[in-house]
Amino acid sequence: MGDNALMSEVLELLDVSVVRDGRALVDEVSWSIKEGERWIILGPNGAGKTTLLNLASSYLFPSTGSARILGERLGHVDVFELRPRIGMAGIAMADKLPRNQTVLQTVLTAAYGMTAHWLEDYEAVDESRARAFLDRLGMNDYLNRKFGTLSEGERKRTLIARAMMTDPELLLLDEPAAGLDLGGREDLVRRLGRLARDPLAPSMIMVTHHVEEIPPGFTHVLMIRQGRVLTAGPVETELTSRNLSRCFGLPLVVERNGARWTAQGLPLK
Ligand SMILES: Nc1ncnc2c1ncn2[C@@H]1O[C@H](COP(=O)(O)OP(=O)(O)OP(=O)(O)O)[C@@H](O)[C@H]1O
Repeated sequence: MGDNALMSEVLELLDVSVVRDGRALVDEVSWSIKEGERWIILGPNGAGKTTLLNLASSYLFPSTGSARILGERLGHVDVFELRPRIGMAGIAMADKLPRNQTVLQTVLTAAYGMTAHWLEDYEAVDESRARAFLDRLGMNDYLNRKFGTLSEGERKRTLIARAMMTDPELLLLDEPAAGLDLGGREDLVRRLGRLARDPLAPSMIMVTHHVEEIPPGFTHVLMIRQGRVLTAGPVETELTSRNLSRCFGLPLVVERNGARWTAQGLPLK
């Protein structure tokens, strides 16, 4: 059986630990994602959420255990062939992008696996794709704006368009709504909800601190605390007051409102 035989598994972590300075940042995590699933990772600060995304993007290797991404086992595959199949939109990427490049250039360079170097001969088809992704994310009026002059919300929407450019099979979103105002958050959640419900869109994993940011159409949730998975499964069954309270370490009440979620702490006695 070749590595590609397991293609319907988008991600499979088996007893994965990542150890730094004698401490497990993620601790014996087993987690499997199938094609078409849209996952939320929830957990408090320092829980290991970004470490999980870094594993899923092949930028980090397990210290022990095994990780398979898009059918390929980490350590047995050339990561430079694997990485273009994975789109990553996170603030760490924003720091690598030139501030004086336009929004359109910032998205277009992704098609060539680059962060900078504007070439004169980008193909028209790539430019029209970049424009279409920016349009879907409401960035039409900003195509010629310098990336470095964008607000946080505009920058995040640009990074998502950029991550879509390579037509990834797996899209990773690291706190896409963090720092946005109410309108910006709601606008982004709606756009991500539309993407999540698009059957042609890639499998997705989104890290967030807030259940209010879970876009409609996300199907599964993983909760992590101190490097250990508390629960992983369908949103309907796992996103409960009990699980969320255990995850964040205080009594919380989760409510579902249509396709959206809210959570609040119980008042102090
Ligand atoms: N290279 C490293 N060496 C040592 N410790 C690290 C390293 N990278 C991360 N950590 C620690 O590992 C833990 C998990 O980090 P991670 O960034 O995955 O958490 P997180 O859940 O994404 O947190 P946040 O919500 O604050 O972004 C944290 O305590 C962090 O300080």
